[in-house]
Amino acid sequence: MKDMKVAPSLLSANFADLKSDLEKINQSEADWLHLDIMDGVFVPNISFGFPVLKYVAELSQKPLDVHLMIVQPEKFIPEVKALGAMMMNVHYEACPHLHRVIQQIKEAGMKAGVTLNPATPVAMLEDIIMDVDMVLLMSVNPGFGGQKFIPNTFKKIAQLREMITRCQASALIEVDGGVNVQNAPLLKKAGADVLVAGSSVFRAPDMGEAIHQLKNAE
Ligand SMILES: O=C(CO)[C@@H](O)[C@H](O)COP(=O)(O)O
Ligand SMILES: [Fe+2]
Repeated sequence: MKDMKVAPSLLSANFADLKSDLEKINQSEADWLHLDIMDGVFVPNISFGFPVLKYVAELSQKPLDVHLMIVQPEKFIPEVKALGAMMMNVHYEACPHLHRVIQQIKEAGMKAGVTLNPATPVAMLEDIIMDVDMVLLMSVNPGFGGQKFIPNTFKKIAQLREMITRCQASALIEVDGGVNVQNAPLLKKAGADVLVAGSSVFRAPDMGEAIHQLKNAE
């Protein structure tokens, strides 16, 4: 079986003691660190911004997987690049000129991901799948951690895997929202490559063990 990547989502960390949580992530088997940026417009919540993330980026030893839940995300390509981000994910629903935004992210030297809300069909990616490094499927409505996984995501993973295979594309499939040790084996079986996990990691009694279990989901 292929290796499952795990990206803990900092949104569920203890913001009063971010340094200690980041050290635990650094010492864990986590592959990436997932950073959720919200603007209170595209989603009904505000998380953290670039002044905070500057310090997070300095402390993190994991590649940064940045998930922008904001309108006009292309305006912040330089800021995301300045963090040293490995991957910049923008929402399909926030980008009327998605092809241009994907090119701009790549020109800035980052990998480019496109994110779909739960109600957006996978078929909308037919004409961009060859250009993206990753598709991030939201398995909850974006804006908050700790929500319940939407089971329709399994069907979307399978549809996306079929599209990637048919088009001979190389995009990774990342799943974000309500991911835990119970559904991780099913997500892997359905075709996911990367699991984002917030509350199931940061609220676990042993963060390192929770990450280990997600990575080894069978
Ligand atoms: O993008 C988001 C939420 O909008 C996520 O990355 C959450 O942070 C995942 O948290 P859990 O659902 O795993 O608690
Ligand atoms: Fe996210």
